[in-house]
Formats: sequence, C-alpha cells, structure tokens
Amino acid sequence: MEKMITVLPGDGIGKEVMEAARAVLHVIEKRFDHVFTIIEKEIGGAAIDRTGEPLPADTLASCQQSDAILLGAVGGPKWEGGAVTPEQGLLAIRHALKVYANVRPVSVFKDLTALSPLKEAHVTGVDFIIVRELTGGLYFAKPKERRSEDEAVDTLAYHRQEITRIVTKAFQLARKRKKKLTSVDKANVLETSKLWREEVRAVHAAFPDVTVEHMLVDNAAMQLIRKPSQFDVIVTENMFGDILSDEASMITGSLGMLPSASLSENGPALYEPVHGSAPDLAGSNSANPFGMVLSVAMMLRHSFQLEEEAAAIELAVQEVVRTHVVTSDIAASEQQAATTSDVIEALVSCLEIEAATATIHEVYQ
Ligand SMILES: NC(=O)c1ccc[n+]([C@@H]2O[C@H](COP(=O)([O-])OP(=O)(O)OC[C@H]3O[C@@H](n4cnc5c(N)ncnc54)[C@H](O)[C@@H]3O)[C@@H](O)[C@H]2O)c1
Ligand SMILES: CC(C)[C@H](C(=O)O)[C@@H](O)C(=O)O
Ligand SMILES: [Mg+2]
Repeated sequence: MEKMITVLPGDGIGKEVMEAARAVLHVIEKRFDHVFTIIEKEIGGAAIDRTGEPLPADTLASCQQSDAILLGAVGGPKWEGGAVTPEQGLLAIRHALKVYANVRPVSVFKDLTALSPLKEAHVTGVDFIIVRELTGGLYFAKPKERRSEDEAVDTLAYHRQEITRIVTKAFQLARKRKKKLTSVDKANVLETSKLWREEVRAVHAAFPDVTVEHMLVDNAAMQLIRKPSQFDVIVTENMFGDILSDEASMITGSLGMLPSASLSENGPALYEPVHGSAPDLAGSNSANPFGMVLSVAMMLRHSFQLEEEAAAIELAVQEVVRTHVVTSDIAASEQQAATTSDVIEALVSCLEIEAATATIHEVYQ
C-alpha cells in the first residue's frame, strides 16, 4: 500500500514524540511492505518563528493532499501572550480540515493498573471513548471574542446540525461497542446544552438499540473518578470534552498515554496525542511517546484499514510496558525511568521481533 502522510511535529515534546511515530512507521513499512511517503511541515510556534503564521499555507496544502496527518503538539511560554499564538494554528487546521469529531479512547494497560492514581479494582475493565465535538462551541463561535479594558466575552454557540453530526457519530460508535451512550452537558443552565439534549433525543430514534443517559458535566467529572468502568461512549461538546479527557487520562496512569483521532466527513483525518507540548519536559528526553505511537495505530486502522499493522503497534506498546521500559510519568520510581529514546528503541526492537516470530510461525505452519 502507498500512502502520503504529513507529519507536523509542532513544538516542545511534540518534536520528541514525533520521532517515535516516525520510527514505528518505518518498521511497519518494512515489515508489511508498504510505502509511506512522509512530508514534514511546520505548525504552531515553529511556524510562527519562521513565517510569522501559526498555520502556513504550504502546511495546510500538504495536509489537504495527504491521506492522513500526524500532529505532535503546539505551544509554549515563548509564544504566550503574542499577537499570534501556536494554538491558533491548531484551531485553524482543525477548522480547515473540518475534523469535527475527536475520538479519544481511554483504556488501561493491565501492567499499569498498579500505577493508576485510582485503586486497581476501580480501573479494571476501563475501556471507554470520549467523542468530543471539535470545531464548534466556545472555541469557534463568531463573533469569537470581544475584549475591552475591563471586559472579555467568549460566545458559546452551537447549531443544531453541528450537534446532529457529532451525536450521530457517537451513536454509530456505541452501536459497534456496548450500545451505551452517555451524553454530557449542562442542560440545567446552558441553552446550548438544552439544544444538545433535544438533538440527542431526536437522533436516538434512529438507534433504538443503544441505551442513552444524560449526565451533567459536573457529575460526569466526579463519576469518572468514582466508577470509570460505567462508561462506554461519552459524547460531549468541545470544551467539556477537552477537560474531561485530560481528567480521564489519569485513570490510565498518565496524560502521555492517550491517543486521538480527529475525523471529518470525507477528508483526511488528523491523529494526535491528547497531551500538549509540555514545556516542563521539553528537551529532557523524558516525554512518554505512547500517546503519539497509539495515535499512529489509530491512523493505520481508521484511515488505511490496516488492522494487523495497528494491532502490531498496540501489542508492541503492551510488551514494552510489561517489560517496564517506561518514562518517569509511569515508572515505578525515578531511578527505574527510561528515556524517550530508550522507549523508542524498545518499541522498534519489539516490532521487529514480533515480525521475526511471525515469519518463524509461517514457516512452521
Ligand atoms: N494538542 C496540542 O497541541 C495541545 C494540547 C494541550 C496543550 N497544548 C499546549 O501545550 C502547552 C503546555 O500546556 P499544559 O502544560 O497545560 O499541558 P500539557 O499537556 O503540555 O502538559 C500537562 C502536564 O502533563 C505532562 N505531560 C504532558 N504530556 C506528557 C507526556 N507525553 N509524557 C509525560 N508527561 C506529559 C506535562 O509534563 C505537564 O506536567 C500550552 O501552550 C498549551 O496550549 C497543546
Ligand atoms: C491547545 C488547545 C487549544 C487544545 C484544545 O483545547 O483543543 C488542547 O488542549 C487539546 O486538547 O488538543
Ligand atoms: Mg486539551
């Protein structure tokens, strides 16, 4: 299979975890006989420094011509408070690619259950997906913001159609899983949430086999800690989804574990870890690359239908976790922490050994 992938390392640890994505893709290419043409482009602070723009035209053009896009992370103190910010580049690319559905799976690797801040019994069986609306709400409403000396205004707006398409996507996912959908809103206060609930009820008519519950966001934040295994698919608006997914990441042990896929109706999808550029870690070779690498697996599965290849990566992550080659965020102690480069090396050899095992297996069949 031949595919074109634009990679956008971005800033801070985005660059470091993208090395892991590239390394893993390289092994997959050799092992499964694919050709991945990788084009690297700038976004965020790196792009501002060179061009003055957080999303240069050539970056967007390359993304639009690609079969899929991988993004590391953007942002950092260097650009905070500037007239143009790296985060504007991220929002601009999501908007331009129309990736309205951000799918954030939360599952716990069994060898990490002891490290989750929650009790093991509580995290056992945790396997849910947050479906976050990504191109509407507070981040994008027009007029987006207004600022005078003493007042600032952000507008929270949703159109019925924006709700219908994200909720439909969530119902479709729920139908393929445990057929349980939790819609999270603040319908006791917000008009947008009242419209959201109305739409969830309307779309539900087409998915009678799926059970729906409505949960207020403050309760949902608590329930995620109290009993995370109660969830299967959660659907929610942009900002609630942003906050709940960072919270949910800690059930898995670290924010560095979570991958994501941002999907549009027809165009190329964007795959990125849930975490940011982690300025506190940048340059220290200690960022956890698993969220990025698992995002590569999501890309292979969803954009290219390469199930075996995606599973090979997930298996390699599981094996590397089992053998404790992990960064300090999930290591048993600082002394036992591996570097990002160590983890990449372990992932690569694991993927290569899996390939060797598969060959031997085939020979003896
Ligand atoms: N998708 C994105 O590009 C994205 C997402 C979130 C934040 N940001 C940006 O990143 C910058 C920093 O934001 P922040 O500090 O609030 O959030 P962050 O996600 O960068 O970091 C939050 C905390 O989690 C830790 N962490 C994050 N990723 C990790 C990893 N892979 N391995 C180990 N630990 C990890 C960090 O060290 C930090 O303590 C800001 O400019 C923000 O706007 C970008
Ligand atoms: C950097 C920021 C704009 C972004 C968001 O809120 O969408 C990030 O937190 C994320 O989760 O991808
Ligand atoms: Mg976030």
